[in-house]
Amino acid sequence: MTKQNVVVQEAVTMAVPPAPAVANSSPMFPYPPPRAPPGYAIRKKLLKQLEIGTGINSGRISAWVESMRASSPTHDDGRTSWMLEHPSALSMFEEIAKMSKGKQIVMFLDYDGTLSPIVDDPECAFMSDAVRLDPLPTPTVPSINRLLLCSPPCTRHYRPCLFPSMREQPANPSFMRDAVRDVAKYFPTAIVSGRCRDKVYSFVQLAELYYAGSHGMDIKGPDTIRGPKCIQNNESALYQPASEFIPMIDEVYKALLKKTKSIPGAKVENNKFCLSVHFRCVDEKRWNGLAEQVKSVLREYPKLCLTAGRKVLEIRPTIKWDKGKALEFLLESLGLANCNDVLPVYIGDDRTDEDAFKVPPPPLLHGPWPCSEVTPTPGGTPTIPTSNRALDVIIFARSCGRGDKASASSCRRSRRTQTPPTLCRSPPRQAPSTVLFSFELSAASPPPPPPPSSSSSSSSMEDLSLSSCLLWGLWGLCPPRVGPSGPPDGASCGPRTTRYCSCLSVPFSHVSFMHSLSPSQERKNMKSFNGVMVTAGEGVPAAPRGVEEGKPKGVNSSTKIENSNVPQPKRRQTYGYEWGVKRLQQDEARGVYLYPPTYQRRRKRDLEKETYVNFLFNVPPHVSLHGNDAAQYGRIK
Ligand SMILES: O=P(O)(O)OC[C@H]1O[C@H](O[C@H]2O[C@H](CO)[C@@H](O)[C@H](O)[C@H]2O)[C@H](O)[C@@H](O)[C@@H]1O
Repeated sequence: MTKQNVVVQEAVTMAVPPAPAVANSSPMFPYPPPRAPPGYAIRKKLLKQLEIGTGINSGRISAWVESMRASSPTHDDGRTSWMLEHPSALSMFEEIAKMSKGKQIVMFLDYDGTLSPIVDDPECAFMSDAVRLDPLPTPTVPSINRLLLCSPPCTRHYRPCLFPSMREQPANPSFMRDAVRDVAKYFPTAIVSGRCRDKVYSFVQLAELYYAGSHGMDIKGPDTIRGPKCIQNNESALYQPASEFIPMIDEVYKALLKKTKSIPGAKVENNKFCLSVHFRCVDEKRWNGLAEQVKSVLREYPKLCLTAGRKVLEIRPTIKWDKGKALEFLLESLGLANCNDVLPVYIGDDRTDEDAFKVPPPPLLHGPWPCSEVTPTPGGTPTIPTSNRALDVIIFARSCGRGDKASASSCRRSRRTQTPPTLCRSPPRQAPSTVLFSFELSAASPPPPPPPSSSSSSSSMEDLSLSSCLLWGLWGLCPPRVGPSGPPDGASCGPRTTRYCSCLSVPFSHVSFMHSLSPSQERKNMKSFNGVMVTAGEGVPAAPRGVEEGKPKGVNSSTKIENSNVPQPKRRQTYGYEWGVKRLQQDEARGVYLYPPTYQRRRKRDLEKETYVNFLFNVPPHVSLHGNDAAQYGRIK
């Protein structure tokens, strides 16, 4: 862990409300818990509905409940295909290690569902030892084979082959903690949770981490940090942007306790700057009633708003602060904002984590399977394999830290010579310039392409590094081989080079992640490139064989275009990666087509069938992308 001299510019100490607690706990939780019907596919629609309303008064109760239900689908809903599309970060270990070389990784970890399994009783969400492996179906990517084939499926032992020290690592309650501790030795590491900070600290128990509790509204640095403005009594840095809400939150907490006490299984959790009303152990038939009660209390508090999570409604101040802001703030505080050599990595599983995924440019990592829920096991112990992806990433980061120790420590050394970082109130104006990458790679891909030719010249596509390829996506650039018409200007390849292209056909296996560009990049690219349509179905010229319209599925809301000036379709849908892979399997479709927005203006009638996303290519240099008809569709950046 980098020990930063974090100081407090403006710190506020407030009394912690007496013992943040889960109340109304019914002595017996119904088990198995109420199961939600498959609802993931409707999540987007519900989100849309919820976004229309600005507060509790404008949101329909049934929409809130449905949204919450959709956030908590049962274990099997789409999990297999999700796993297929999101193999372990470790499967790309070498590539990613290469990309992160010389960069300062900063780890951000969500708690519930990421480091801990989802359980009925929020008081018992201890750090996970359930490192259960999932049988990944037919991996075809060589590195995945290498990593996973020797892993017995569904074992409680960690996969044994990559790191000798982990060979046959037995299930161990502190395994996740050890892994996090180890990562924190090398990289600044923060836990970002909806929980009360004290509570999450009591679960994690690692003093060397940063903790951002209450959805980032309560940030504290490690106990060891010192600085001129640190709070005298504990010498810790503290930032609480919503401190004036504590009395109100406390009042609402009491009101909610009263209102909900007659509803069996209902629990209200005081997270200091926000509250959670738990539905998990409430009979689903009573969910609407409970939500009504919540709403009736909140009517009196227009300064509070409601969000839906995993079988939980969360009440928080309407201030513009969330996990994304906390991430930006921490980077700033660490003196790592606006640094090209910083690689923030965020792992989270819930909707509130999407705020962090949206920070431009997004720190990246997909979390573990986002929606798995309690899986009853024959022995009656609920175990949830949510954490294996998180652990993969942690292990990856740890290995990067070990492997690249020299560079990490030199990075730390150079940071020590800089102006001491400040834990200050204002969030950074500009996001750090981060190389984005994804840990996802479809296992259900076409056969791996041949290895790159060793005779490639330095100006050729083959010589571009993976990160350069990623930058094509990031900068909206096209590779030099853009099909029959080719780039009209014949410009040389590489990041920041203007390219001309119309649409690209990208093999599914290599479209690794879709996300928004940062506002500054968007501004820069606005006129010529802002968002790419992944289109499918009728009306699309030369649509890839087998590609049809699919149902939106499994796509993180970070796929939405933010701040876009591109006219948006009335009904915006996202066709997920999951859909793509499905079609790939069924119809041997070769990929998706990515279109610049100019295409949108041409084919208005197709708008409803098209999806607008920005994207990040994860295209190995030796994979050719095909574009067509540059003149027709205009210039991309
Ligand atoms: O941001 P997070 O760290 O993910 O916290 C979000 C909420 O997590 C907790 O609730 C969730 O986990 C519980 C324990 O597994 C589970 O019973 C509940 O249904 C989930 O919603 C926590 O209790 C909440 O206060 C957090 O807001």
